[in-house]
Amino acid sequence: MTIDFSLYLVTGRELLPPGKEYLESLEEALQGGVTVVQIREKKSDTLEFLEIARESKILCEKYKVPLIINDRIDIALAVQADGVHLGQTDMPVHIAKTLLPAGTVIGVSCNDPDHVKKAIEDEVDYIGIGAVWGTTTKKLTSPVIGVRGVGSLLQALDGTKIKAVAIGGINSTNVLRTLHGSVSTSGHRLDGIAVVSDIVASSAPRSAAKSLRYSLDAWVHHFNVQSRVPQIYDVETIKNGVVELMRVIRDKSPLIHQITNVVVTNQSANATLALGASPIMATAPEEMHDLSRIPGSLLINFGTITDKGSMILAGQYANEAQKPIVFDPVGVGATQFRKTTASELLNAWQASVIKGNAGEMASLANSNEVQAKGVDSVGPGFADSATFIREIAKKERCVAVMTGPTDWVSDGTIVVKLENGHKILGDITGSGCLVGTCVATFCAGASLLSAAPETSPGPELAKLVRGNMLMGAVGGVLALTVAAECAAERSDVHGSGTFLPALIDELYNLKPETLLSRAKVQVL
Ligand SMILES: Cc1ncc(COP(=O)(O)OP(=O)(O)O)c(N)n1
Ligand SMILES: Cc1nc(C(=O)O)sc1CCOP(=O)(O)O
Ligand SMILES: [Mg+2]
Repeated sequence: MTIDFSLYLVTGRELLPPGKEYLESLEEALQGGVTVVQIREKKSDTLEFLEIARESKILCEKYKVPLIINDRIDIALAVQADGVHLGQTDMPVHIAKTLLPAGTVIGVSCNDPDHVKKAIEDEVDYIGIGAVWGTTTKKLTSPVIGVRGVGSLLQALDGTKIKAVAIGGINSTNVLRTLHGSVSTSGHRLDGIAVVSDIVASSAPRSAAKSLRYSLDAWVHHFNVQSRVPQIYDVETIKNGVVELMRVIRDKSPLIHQITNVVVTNQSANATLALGASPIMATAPEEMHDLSRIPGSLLINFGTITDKGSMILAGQYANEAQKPIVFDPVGVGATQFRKTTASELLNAWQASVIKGNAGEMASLANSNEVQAKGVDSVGPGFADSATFIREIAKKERCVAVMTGPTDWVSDGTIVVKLENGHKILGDITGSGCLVGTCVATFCAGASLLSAAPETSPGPELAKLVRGNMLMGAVGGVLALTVAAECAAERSDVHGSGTFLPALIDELYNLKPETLLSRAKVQVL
């Protein structure tokens, strides 16, 4: 039996709103586009469960939707259900198979790689991966795995025909994040989402189902469209693209919303102004939505994590508004709290660019090759930085920037190696944070170029740079590091105290010809 797992309803009579009959709600959900129904009765006696299953089967047959029974093999046999769903503490699959007719669909719950490995050995038909988000519908016995955790479990299914649905706290506000964020490095995607309360607890289950259906259909289309024509990058094109971004930034002065740390707020705002953009360092949750609707970009720098709620909100609104998000997980390797917070943020929204030093990026990738000490990276760095930066970009499904004596940028396919800068950058506080600010500014330029009139020199260049976060990241790194070289060479710079104002000056006075002549760029 070929099943469409895309919108998998799991019932829960205890959640029905007052006055909503079970069968009425189920039929509305089926009319709204539910494609699989699982009867989950955790508190019913056998006879009641049997009656519910029988009545549900009649409805599901009317809408030609398969019926799955949760936990209970006997009930499934009694109503000739299409399948059963078994958890890690339910009847083992190999025993269930001896009791069920051949061809019965069998699904199992998975929330760690060993579960998936066993499901493959047992040759199940699908797995339910959860819980992705927090939920009160079921008492969880394992930590929430988050959307990025789903992707790593999906990867284990590569090469099998086993389908996968995500479950746990999925609703219309996070369904797109769930679908987009749950893709594995290898590109393995979910086959659907399983939902209880977003539909069952609704007084309008048909529209609740339709809303989820709409997002699912939009998502499938997104994946089915012809993937972007592979970009051809050469050094001159990259440099000219960065110059084009410098023009757009000064022309459009995008709003760069920066939730950043108290140490660098002032210098980050001044660097933004120096580039020609408009900074706002707002942190109140009440203003996150309004700010997300103003063209520009968002920088989340969690050097001092005091506004986590605003960081989550701002990122979710920026995703909705399709605005670039640059994430700077400052000192992410320093404490478990920072690692957990970074994971929470990246589960909540999709970053466009993640930027960090080698120690921070190693921590995000759970690599021990490079150690972090506080906010600094210690040791010689990665033996193969190009491969590392490409892989973390693929894993996080965004552009990755790794700063250091050499700066590395990748979109998961190409790698750009940048060798500008000056060691005095290490003598001022927040030079890495300034890179994040410049990257966010150039990413805003790239996003605005898509709205800019076709005045750009060479439509081919505009087509490459338009909405291109790799170009934004390279531009931001180059602007800061080339300006740093110019500042360090000035006769009025005698140490870190005179270097910082000179750096802002050089950003302010950065000319295309300076960047074109100085930029040391390699495309790998
Ligand atoms: C699609 C889907 N995924 C997971 C579950 C959870 O099943 P289980 O772990 O057996 O827990 P209970 O649902 O029995 O409480 C599911 N039911 N459906
Ligand atoms: C039934 C179930 N199984 C889960 C798992 O993680 O295996 S979470 C869950 C409840 C999902 O309900 P809601 O959509 O209301 O959050
Ligand atoms: Mg169970």
